[in-house]
Amino acid sequence: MMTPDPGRQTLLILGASGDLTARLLLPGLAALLATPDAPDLSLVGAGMEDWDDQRWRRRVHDSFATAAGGSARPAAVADQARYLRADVTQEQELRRLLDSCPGRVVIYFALPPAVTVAACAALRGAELRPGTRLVLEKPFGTDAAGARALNEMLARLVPEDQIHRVDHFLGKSTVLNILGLRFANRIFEPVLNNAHVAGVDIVFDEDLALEGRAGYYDHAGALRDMVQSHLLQVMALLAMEAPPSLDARELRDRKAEVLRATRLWDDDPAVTSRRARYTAGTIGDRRLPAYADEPGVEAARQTETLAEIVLAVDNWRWAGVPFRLRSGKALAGRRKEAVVTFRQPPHVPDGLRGYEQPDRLRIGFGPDQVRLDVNVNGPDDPYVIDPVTLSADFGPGELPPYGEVLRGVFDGDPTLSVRGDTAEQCWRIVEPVLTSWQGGAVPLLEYPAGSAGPGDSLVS
Ligand SMILES: NC(=O)C1=CN([C@@H]2O[C@H](COP(=O)(O)OP(=O)(O)OC[C@H]3O[C@@H](n4cnc5c(N)ncnc54)[C@H](OP(=O)(O)O)[C@@H]3O)[C@@H](O)[C@H]2O)C=CC1
Ligand SMILES: O=C1O[C@H](COP(=O)(O)O)[C@@H](O)[C@H](O)[C@H]1O
Repeated sequence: MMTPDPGRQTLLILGASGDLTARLLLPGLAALLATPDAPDLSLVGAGMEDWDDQRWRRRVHDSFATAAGGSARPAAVADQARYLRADVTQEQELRRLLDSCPGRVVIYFALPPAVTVAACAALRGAELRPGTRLVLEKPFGTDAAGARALNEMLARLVPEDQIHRVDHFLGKSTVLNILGLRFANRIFEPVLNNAHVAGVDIVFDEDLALEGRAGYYDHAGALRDMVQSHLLQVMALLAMEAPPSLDARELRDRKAEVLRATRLWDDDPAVTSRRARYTAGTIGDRRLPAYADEPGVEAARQTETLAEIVLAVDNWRWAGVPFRLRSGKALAGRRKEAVVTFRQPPHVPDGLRGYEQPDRLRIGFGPDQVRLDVNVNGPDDPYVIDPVTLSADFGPGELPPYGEVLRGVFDGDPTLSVRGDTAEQCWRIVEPVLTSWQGGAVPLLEYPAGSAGPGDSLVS
């Protein structure tokens, strides 16, 4: 077995021709490579497409161009990138790939979840070099049992600290800024509890539709694609107790703790979950077909493109406060934010008129900003309440989300990756909903693409 040169790493991307690789992973890598402390890296792409090095290098250059700035380093890595055609579910082909990778190997599974599982199973026969890191995309498995089995399989391959379960929302600067907002001042944290909060909404409405991703998305749907993964991670950061440090163990322990306390509100999916699918419509100047008519979609699978669930957190801080999570595709507008809605003040003094809407703290995930809608006296009649909005921009952060998570991977820092037990907890939380939807207990509603989604949303 080759002993890795500790300074040299190869990023081996399985699924090199895919959407994730082109649109997010390679631009994130370019941004990271353009930083002064970038790792010494070789890049190898692998996939089923009959590409050669030149074709792959063009793909890498194109994707890098969207993010590399003026730095020469990403271009140098792209010039040396190599491509190997391989079915990554075959042990022999994986061996061939690994043999061609110099130094420490970081294997990135940019693959549909079921192919990732098959590739991990095949890796059991291919001897992994010491220090090999495995990077897995969300959704991690396709259900709780699958996630557990995948965790067991991975544990036989490498130690847990060499497994990075990527959730790129954890690399979004605003998501990380939740930590500073909550724990670096005395303003918000004292009121983030059931004495003061009426409810929390975490919403990720996209105007993007399927975008040619039927091969993956039609097997996933909005609940698995967004809610079970990204939105639960955001919720964990919003609801967890204060960690003593941002050390990986402390942070991940706090997230795991609050997710263990989380369950479906009233334990009744028929009342506290909703699913829907878009029909034909128009977004801006784009005419979209119905989801069911998109190429590659099997309509009978009844995959939802919009999901909503309401959760309860069974602990002292949050008992009685609903957490409403929603994500949908092909919607009229983008709404990407977490909103904390506060209870009414215990008593607004008689004579102060016009309290109409509650105070709200809004954390925007694009644009990256924080806003506080707060009731105060108005500019005119001082006895009439007028809400004002205090706002601040967070800015986009030093690196894009994939640059941030890749930095953690290359540095061997698991802070921004999802721990195995947490991945299983996230499935446990949504499992009653999946079961109920499969059994047909919750109707699949419809909404025209370009609309606000079906009426009577569970979120506010
Ligand atoms: N796209 C996105 O916006 C995001 C995606 N993700 C995650 O990334 C993962 C991949 O998604 P995405 O890139 O969209 O999916 P795609 O379908 O676009 O890409 C999957 C890639 O895997 C390749 N592949 C499939 N089977 C094999 C095989 N047996 N051997 C080798 N290569 C294979 C495909 O090649 P071929 O096409 O030739 O079959 C394709 O290049 C998913 O888990 C998704 O959740 C996460 C965040 C965002
Ligand atoms: O993981 C995913 O995220 C994107 C949304 O994230 P963004 O950072 O690109 O806004 C979503 O469109 C996609 O369906 C999902 O797989």
